[in-house]
Amino acid sequence: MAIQRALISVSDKTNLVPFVKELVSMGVQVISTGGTKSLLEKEGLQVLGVSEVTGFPEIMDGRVKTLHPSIHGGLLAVRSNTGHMSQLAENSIETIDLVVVNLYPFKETISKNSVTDEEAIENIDIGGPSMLRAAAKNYRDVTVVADPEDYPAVLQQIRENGDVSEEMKLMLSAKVFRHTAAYDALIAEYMTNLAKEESPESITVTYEKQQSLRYGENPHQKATFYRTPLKTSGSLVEAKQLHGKELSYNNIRDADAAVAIVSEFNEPAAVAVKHMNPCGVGTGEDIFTAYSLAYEADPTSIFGGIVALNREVDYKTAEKLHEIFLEIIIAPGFTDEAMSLLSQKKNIRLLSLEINGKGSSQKQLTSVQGGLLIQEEDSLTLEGIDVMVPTKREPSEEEWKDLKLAWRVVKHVKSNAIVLAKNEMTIGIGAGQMNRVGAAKIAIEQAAEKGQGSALASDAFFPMSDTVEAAAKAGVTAIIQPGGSIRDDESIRMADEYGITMVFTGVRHFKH
Ligand SMILES: NC(=O)c1ncn([C@@H]2O[C@H](COP(=O)(O)O)[C@@H](O)[C@H]2O)c1NC=O
Repeated sequence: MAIQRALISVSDKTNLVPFVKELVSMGVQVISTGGTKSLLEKEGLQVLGVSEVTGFPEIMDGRVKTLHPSIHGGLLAVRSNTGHMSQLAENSIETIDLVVVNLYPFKETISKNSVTDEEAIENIDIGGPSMLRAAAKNYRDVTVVADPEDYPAVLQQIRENGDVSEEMKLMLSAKVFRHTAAYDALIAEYMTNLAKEESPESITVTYEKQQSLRYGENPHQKATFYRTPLKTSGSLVEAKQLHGKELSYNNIRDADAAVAIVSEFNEPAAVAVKHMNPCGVGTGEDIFTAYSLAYEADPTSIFGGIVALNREVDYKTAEKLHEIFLEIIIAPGFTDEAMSLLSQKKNIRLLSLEINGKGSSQKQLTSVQGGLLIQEEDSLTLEGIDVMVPTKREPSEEEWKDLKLAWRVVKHVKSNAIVLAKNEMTIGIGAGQMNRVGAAKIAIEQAAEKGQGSALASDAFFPMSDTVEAAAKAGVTAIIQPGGSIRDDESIRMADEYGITMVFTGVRHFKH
């Protein structure tokens, strides 16, 4: 059946006027709410006010305008149902064939810095979603458009056939239910936070498509990248790609890990990541020094890695980065000279991202088979905790520097994790081992003779004194670990025996 009557009520008026002009030129009668009607009339279009259809004024600052049987009857009547149609006739209700509605800007409103709860609540659209849902439920008879991007395709079909195909109506209906669900998910989250409920009986999360991916972790796995609808400054999703091929699934995860680690540092820092673990971290007075140390930390593993830096990349640093094959470089910026040098390589991806040094405070979602685990991010830093030194010897100033670097890094290494650091760089990283002393042995072996006088960080306590002993034999002089094992005494005694200083943080940084 041809489209004869359209109800148009939109907050986002992008591209609306030419769309409605063409509808009217094709003989479609337009019904509109206050603001939409004014705009269309200003453009010389003839529009019927919703109040004229309902016989009821728009009241309470627009809280009630389209919530009326004359509207919802016209949307929900099944045209092939004679009962429905005679009830419409009995109540002098006319059918509505096309609904063009977009909603009060709730997301945009809560994204503003100074938003009040009253303002947010006033931007919860009630009438709009009701119309969208009614039309989407009755999609066989009603075309529903919530996204201005769909105006051209809808117009084309009406132009060609007077109506929209059932296939497209179904597609638009599904899109509307996704849209209203996403809209409600944001509102639910906002109200849940307002009510300070930490573990509600159900949750609905919403994400927006960032990009299609060629494949997932492996080429036979399909994958897509979605982002949170709200801005999350300093997060990988905010990065701008300046050069190179599209990011892959593994690139995104590795780059995310690199950004998280480099965000731990306020001083110039560079981080190289392989398979979500850091392989080299360096800090220094300038970004060239920091990167040189991150490189030197493990010149073998960095090859094909992802490097994140927290300062603009200058030409000198770019020259060094350019010497080896890297998948991605992420930095707050690149000088023009650095950019033209690095972009000579076709395959390297260059990303700019303001690293804000604060880390993320988002909830962390991890899927398990048949479920979802939600936790806060591990945003605890050394500045936020009280440490104690149970050994006879206190760390020297130099040792403190190395301990802090090792501790900042170990938090981001897959458990069981051990990190050795010395002179502003990591010198050994043992990741993802099934026993702690095994992780220590890997880190120690990597450090080799550089281990003399180094600091060791452990993501969790030592169940036995064997790690302290292995560290002592490798030349480690300072250790930082959570403490809390029933055998802490043995580790402390072992440390004292070797003249090692040990710091207890009382905080565990498991990363499974
Ligand atoms: N209350 C209602 O009956 C109602 N009907 C439509 N709206 C919304 O009002 C907006 C358009 O208003 P206007 O045409 O006055 O600019 C649209 O975003 C639409 O979703 C309503 N507003 C909110 O609930």
